Amino acid sequence: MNGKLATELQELYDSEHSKIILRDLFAQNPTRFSRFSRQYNSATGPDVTMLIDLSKNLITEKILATLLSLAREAGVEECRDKMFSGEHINNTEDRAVLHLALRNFNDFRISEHGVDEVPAVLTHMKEFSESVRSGAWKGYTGKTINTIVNIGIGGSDLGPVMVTEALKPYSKRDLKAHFVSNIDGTHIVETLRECDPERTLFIIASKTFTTQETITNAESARKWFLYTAKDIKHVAKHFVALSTNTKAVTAFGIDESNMFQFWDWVGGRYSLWSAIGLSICLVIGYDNFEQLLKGAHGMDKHFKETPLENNLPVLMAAVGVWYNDFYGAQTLALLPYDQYLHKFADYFQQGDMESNGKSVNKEGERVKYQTGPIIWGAAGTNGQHSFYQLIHQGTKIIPTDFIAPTSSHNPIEHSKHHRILLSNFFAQPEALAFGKTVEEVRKELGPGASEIVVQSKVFEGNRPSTSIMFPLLTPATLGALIALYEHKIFVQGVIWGINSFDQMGVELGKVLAKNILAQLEKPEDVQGHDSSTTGLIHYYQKYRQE
Ligand SMILES: O=P(O)(O)OC[C@H]1O[C@H](O)[C@H](O)[C@@H](O)[C@@H]1O
Repeated sequence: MNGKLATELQELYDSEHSKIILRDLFAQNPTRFSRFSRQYNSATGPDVTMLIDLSKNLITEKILATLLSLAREAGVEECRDKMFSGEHINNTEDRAVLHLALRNFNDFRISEHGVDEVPAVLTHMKEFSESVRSGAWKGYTGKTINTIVNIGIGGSDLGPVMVTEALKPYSKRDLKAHFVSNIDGTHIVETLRECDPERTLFIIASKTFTTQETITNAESARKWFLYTAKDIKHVAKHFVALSTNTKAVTAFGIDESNMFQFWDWVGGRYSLWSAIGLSICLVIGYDNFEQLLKGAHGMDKHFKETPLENNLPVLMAAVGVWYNDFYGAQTLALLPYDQYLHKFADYFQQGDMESNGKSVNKEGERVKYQTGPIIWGAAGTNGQHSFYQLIHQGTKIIPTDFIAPTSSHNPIEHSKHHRILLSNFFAQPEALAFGKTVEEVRKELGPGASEIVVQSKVFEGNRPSTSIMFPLLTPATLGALIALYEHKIFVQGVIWGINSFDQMGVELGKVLAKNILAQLEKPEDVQGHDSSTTGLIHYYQKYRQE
């Protein structure tokens, strides 16, 4: 973001932005859609196609070309190649970044410890998930498993939650899946109410196996289980672990043969492709899980081999940088018009904000520009009846990504629901881009209309959006879609010169909480805090009931 091209972009913004009016740009250029949209067709693995339309963004040919030059100047191609070759690009933790090795299927050559163990772990996941799904795996009283409970948080929760929701049409409907993440006892208690200890499998998902929430929830689950099962040896039939930490897993009492391994080069927020995906395998079956991996691999190949001008993650990243660093946009809204993707924004809240929420660059200097955006969103059409008002008429610029399948898994009423859903998916970006002028409002309301009402009904328009479409939300398509966003985040991190693969910002609160936990018993123990924190703890101590 330093350098000649950043300055050039700032000059372009200063001189051009008042002239970048989508109404005019579309009127002047009938080929704007074809110029600024791209069709993705997977070059390997299962067929995946996707249309990405960038034409309703506040860009011109010149701006896009300059943004791509900025990406090139920042070293996106070199950094990408370093990532794919296993260089330790996570510089603060001296680690490789190789989630793409989990979905590689012998295409790219990567030498890093553990990479050659990936197929064996996949085989373990396949065999285990098939035996649970088929009923061959029995609980301690000889009954089959009908419920799984994934206990994990952050990356060890959000990916499996999002994907199992997204691929529900492929799920084994008689296997219930729960996900417990919050340390709030309510989460595990309410979940266990729905479980039968004789038929429940607990999956303890934690890369480090030291995360306070996960270990506490896992211990409570084990206690609940043993209350009925009595004998500790029954734990082996009902608890498995997904982790990089063998020692801590065995110390917890889980047999090493019931542990599914992964490696330090898998970042938590990129771990759904690893053993952390076991709950996904159990829910949708191994073959579908493999399709998910292969769909992602197709996007990896596209990202690795396509020139920047047609490289989808790079194009999306470039457009995002334009809003983030020149228009001053603070957020990006992810708006999937597919109920199955209702956790997509939650998932990429971690994916993007934990990756690019940094203010120090890779050299350890404070950056002088904006980095990662705030990610939020909800499944359409629900958002239209709540927060879209602000996107349409508020004072802030909110770039949006609209995502939809052309066909629904549930085409009820001869696809009437889906047609209505899609009519909204088409209409919203159109309304955002082109708005409604004061003349149009006056004409609509007729003579004598109150000027206050007229002004209130004006839509300024010129609000940017990207639209992404694909035929159907299949496992392979979802894999490609997730990988598209992962690589977009990577590219933006490179442009901003930051390390997208550590998460030091989550540590301070954890340390303070540990200190406070030890002081909660007695008021006189509460030491070393500001008056606000002390006051809040004292209030708790006065009114708590245990
Ligand atoms: O998988 P775990 O080691 O339990 O970590 C779970 C999560 O907690 C950490 O605090 C990080 O912020 C996340 O990136 C991580 O996904």
